[in-house]
Amino acid sequence: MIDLHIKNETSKLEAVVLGVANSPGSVPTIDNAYDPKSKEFIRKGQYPTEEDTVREMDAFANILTKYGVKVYRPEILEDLNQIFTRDICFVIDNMIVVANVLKERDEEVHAIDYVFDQINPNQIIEMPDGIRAEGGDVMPWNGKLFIGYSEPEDFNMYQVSRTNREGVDFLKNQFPHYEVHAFELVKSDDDPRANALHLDCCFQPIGKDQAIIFPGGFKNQKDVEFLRSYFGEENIIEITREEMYNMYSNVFSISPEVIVSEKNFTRLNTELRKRGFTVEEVPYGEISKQEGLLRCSTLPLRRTK
Ligand SMILES: NC(=O)NCCC[C@H](N)C(=O)O
Repeated sequence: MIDLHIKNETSKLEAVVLGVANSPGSVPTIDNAYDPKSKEFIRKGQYPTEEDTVREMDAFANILTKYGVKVYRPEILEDLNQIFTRDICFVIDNMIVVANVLKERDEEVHAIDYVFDQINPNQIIEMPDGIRAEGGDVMPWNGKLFIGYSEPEDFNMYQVSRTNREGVDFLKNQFPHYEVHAFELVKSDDDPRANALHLDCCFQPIGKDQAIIFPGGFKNQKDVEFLRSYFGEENIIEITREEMYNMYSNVFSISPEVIVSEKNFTRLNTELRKRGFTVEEVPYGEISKQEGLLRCSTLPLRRTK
């Protein structure tokens, strides 16, 4: 049986599901793509190939294994993009929530049925119909639960709005001991520089008490002010719009000390090292063209207690 335990984003990682890039099917049409950055690279004729994305995920898997993490991979389903495992489920405490995701992505979860078979059924929560939340929007942080979401005027308008008010309320009810902080995100189906696809595309806690943040990803600046005062100005690495577009906030913590990052994130990697972090660099530039990066590719099951 698999023990589940997630209280935050950074405690030492013990077990994780890492997506797979094999057999993604043909290049999507613009109409079949569901995020603006994929659309941009489809238009340019530069959508990433299976060969390149598999190579990038192998490099990431090698780092996780090097740190002794138990890595599960989804079964490969034919003609399906399965890189971004983060969104299909998420673990809070010792419970795994099966997310209600965008309908274009609802097949992905079946590829980890073999993982569910090793989890106590009492620890599995299914979300009722109409309640929507994707794992990229959900972050437990030592008693606080940060959630990115959209109110109806945006949720009903944008394909990139993936968590609704009902999703926030559902998580509040399921995890009543958490202090929930829900942040409305800025959305665009057409402009990847004006879109925070998930909370982890504009914000992520790192270390023990620090965070990476792109303030422009938050619809309400009072939320940015709350995060600034909660973490403290000196504990925040603020990134630019261009850096958000490159997915700087979507690095991945193996522990409070070790962060996996993209090899071309020069400014961020230098800043992280200056702050004492060990930075493990991987090539992930092709996968970033699908508007997701390292955190998006992982579904952490257990971090140390
Ligand atoms: N947590 C994340 O931000 N996941 C990235 C998902 C990217 C994928 N192209 C999507 O639009 O769902």
